[in-house]
Amino acid sequence: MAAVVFMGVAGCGKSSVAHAVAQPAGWALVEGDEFHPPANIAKMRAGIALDDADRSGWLDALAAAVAAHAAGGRAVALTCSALRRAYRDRLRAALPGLRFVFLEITPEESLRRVTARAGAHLFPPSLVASQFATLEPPHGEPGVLCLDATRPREALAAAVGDWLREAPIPGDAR
Ligand SMILES: Nc1ncnc2c1ncn2[C@@H]1O[C@H](COP(=O)(O)OP(=O)(O)OP(=O)(O)O)[C@@H](O)[C@H]1O
Ligand SMILES: O=C(O)[C@H](O)[C@@H](O)[C@H](O)[C@H](O)CO
Repeated sequence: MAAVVFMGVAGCGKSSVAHAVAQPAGWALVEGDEFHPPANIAKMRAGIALDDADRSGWLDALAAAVAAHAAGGRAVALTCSALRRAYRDRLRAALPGLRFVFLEITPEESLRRVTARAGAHLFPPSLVASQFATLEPPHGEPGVLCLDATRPREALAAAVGDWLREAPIPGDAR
């Protein structure tokens, strides 16, 4: 069963593209932002970037949620920034065969998108720079597809579908 993380900085389109993949295919969708503890949300709303300790329990909760769907035999998409290699490896350790779709975006485009939705969202534009400072791009890691996040959402979802069909066996991911 496929388990795919849609990763990248704030505003890269994790939720949009994960939904476009998961909804028509009947996959479960785990929205990472819904698993942040209140303290993390308060921090972000206050304009303070999360650190490793803040993200630690959150990553474990996400792994547990994905594992529960997978144990039930259901394919699952997870939206999670997964900015650092250590965060991805933590998820991989809990979920063998896990794959990642990295939605690549420039700081300028991320800031544009996050500013456009500011007020309606917990994540403030002032934190966009910290996302790029923390980001360790997953280029070269196994089981990762890197996509230009400025392509249309449906084109991105189609590219993910093609990739999954080409490498359908968890553990055999590229
Ligand atoms: N491929 C795309 N082309 C143009 N705009 C997009 C695209 N994908 C997402 N957007 C827009 O960018 C904004 C952020 O999208 P989305 O919420 O999916 O990103 P996200 O990575 O899940 O963000 P966050 O993690 O910060 O919640 C939304 O306004 C969305 O409509
Ligand atoms: O690791 C992080 O810093 C957080 O997960 C952020 O990326 C936000 O939650 C998200 O992107 C905004 O909604």
